[in-house]
Amino acid sequence: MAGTGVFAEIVDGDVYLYYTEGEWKPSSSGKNVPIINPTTMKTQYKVQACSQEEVNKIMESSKTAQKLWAKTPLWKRAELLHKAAAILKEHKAPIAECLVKEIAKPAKDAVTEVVRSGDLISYTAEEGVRTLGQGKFLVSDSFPGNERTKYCLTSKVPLGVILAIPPFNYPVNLAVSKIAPALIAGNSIVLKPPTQGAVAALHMVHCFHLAGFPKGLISCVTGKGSVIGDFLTMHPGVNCISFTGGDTGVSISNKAGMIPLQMELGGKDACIVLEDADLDLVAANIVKGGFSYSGQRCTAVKLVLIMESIADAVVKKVNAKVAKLTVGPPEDDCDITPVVTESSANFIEGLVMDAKQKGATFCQEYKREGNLIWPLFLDNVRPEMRIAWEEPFGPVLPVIRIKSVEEGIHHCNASNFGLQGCVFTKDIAKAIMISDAMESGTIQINSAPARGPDHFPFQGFKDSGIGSQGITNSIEMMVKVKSTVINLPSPSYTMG
Ligand SMILES: NC(=O)C1=CN([C@@H]2O[C@H](COP(=O)(O)OP(=O)(O)OC[C@H]3O[C@@H](n4cnc5c(N)ncnc54)[C@H](OP(=O)(O)O)[C@@H]3O)[C@@H](O)[C@H]2O)C=CC1
Ligand SMILES: O=C(O)[C@H](O)COP(=O)(O)O
Repeated sequence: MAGTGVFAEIVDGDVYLYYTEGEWKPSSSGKNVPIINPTTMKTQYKVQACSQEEVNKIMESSKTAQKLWAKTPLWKRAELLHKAAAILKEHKAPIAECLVKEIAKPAKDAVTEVVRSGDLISYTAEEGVRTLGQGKFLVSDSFPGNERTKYCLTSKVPLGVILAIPPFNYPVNLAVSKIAPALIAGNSIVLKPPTQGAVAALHMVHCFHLAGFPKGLISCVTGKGSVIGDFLTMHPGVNCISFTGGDTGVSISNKAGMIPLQMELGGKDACIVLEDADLDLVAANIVKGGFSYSGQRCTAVKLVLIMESIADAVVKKVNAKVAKLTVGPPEDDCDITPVVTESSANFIEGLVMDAKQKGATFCQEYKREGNLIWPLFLDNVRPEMRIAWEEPFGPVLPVIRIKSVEEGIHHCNASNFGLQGCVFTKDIAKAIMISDAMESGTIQINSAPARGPDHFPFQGFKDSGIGSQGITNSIEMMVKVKSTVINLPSPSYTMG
């Protein structure tokens, strides 16, 4: 059970503690932040509202701990990460319980998130040992005018203190996807978890604590992003920010100083369906891609663009599947569960009402109880409707009927987002042409968008992000290249 057994020390009474210098502490602010259960709409947990002074102290201890960690052998760093992964998986049940209560993630998916996170940590440890164990050796005489008098040795060195800010929808997985690469690369980490999902993240951090990482290397600051966020992201002690979330990422980018940024932001992932597609495959992917975790995935299918001639058939198949989705509490492992907050539900409702007023065809009746919104497929959506462009982050999926592939590509490229997209056709050559034309970070051919497997590159174009994630790319992003040049008194050629 959450907050009991090995996790008993992370909570004091009914308020969870924050993590600093290897210890769980209450904030001197004396204030806490309630976490509202999306299903009951009542306070489920409370976390500390950390103060600016506490952040200052954390930044200092992070810096000190990082200097020592950078001198820890790679194999040793990897060993500790493997240990943390095993502990995390061992305690998947209480962590999954938090995900169910804090973010209404269906019970099975909650367990999957924790197990996937353990696997991600282990893979990162392996990958880091390989990639960081190699550098480059260059000789000077390949550049005009030079003799071979200079040997250049390059290696990868840590950036320093990494600030990790994940979103509510994967508070464990999108936290470890930042923490593990940072640590294997010799950095320290300051985690600011999302408020909804903070308690799951605190449990995850305790697994790293139990694995025996040095004091101060990992810190976890809780508090509302709107209160503590700017202070954290603009803190001079931060050497890199890895952020996943919404528009907040754009304002962080505008304010951050000269430090590397990794940003994974929103998306309006489109699904283009051509006439020759396997329509059963299409329907299965639209429903899974559009409605899993109630559409609260950045990679969810958020717009379907179907060629007019097959649109009726696809809509019919999708509706038949939507009718079978179970709707209810996450504890019952329903397909559709309450969305994360009331304001999120209100936002989604606003998009639905706008579409209704402007004449979209409702394939199902719109139904909402509290934060629970029944799945809704909206046909005959037109570009003047907000839902054609905005991201509902909920179980509402619009369809635009198109007359040509070019019309579909044009719509995708007119979006300010460019995270992922997908195209369904049996003509692979055509699919590749469409992929090339779409201005998005990843295009899936004959499958719905997805981030995983977690070692694949994952990136957004335009307002969907900066840089690339995925295990290997994240490790590379969290190091800088250092060169040492050996200057020889006379040219030296091997086997001359
Ligand atoms: N591309 C991707 O990989 C993903 C993108 N997203 C996008 O994120 C959005 C939904 O997620 P959501 O969690 O609500 O996103 P938000 O951008 O609201 O929050 C993300 C994180 O930022 C924190 N935060 C809020 N304000 C600030 C601030 N001023 N400075 C620093 N940090 C801050 C939040 O903390 P707090 O919770 O305390 O407010 C949270 O930890 C959607 O738009 C979705 O598309 C989501 C998942 C993945
Ligand atoms: O934040 C998100 O929503 C994820 O990065 C998407 O991950 P998924 O494709 O594995 O659900």
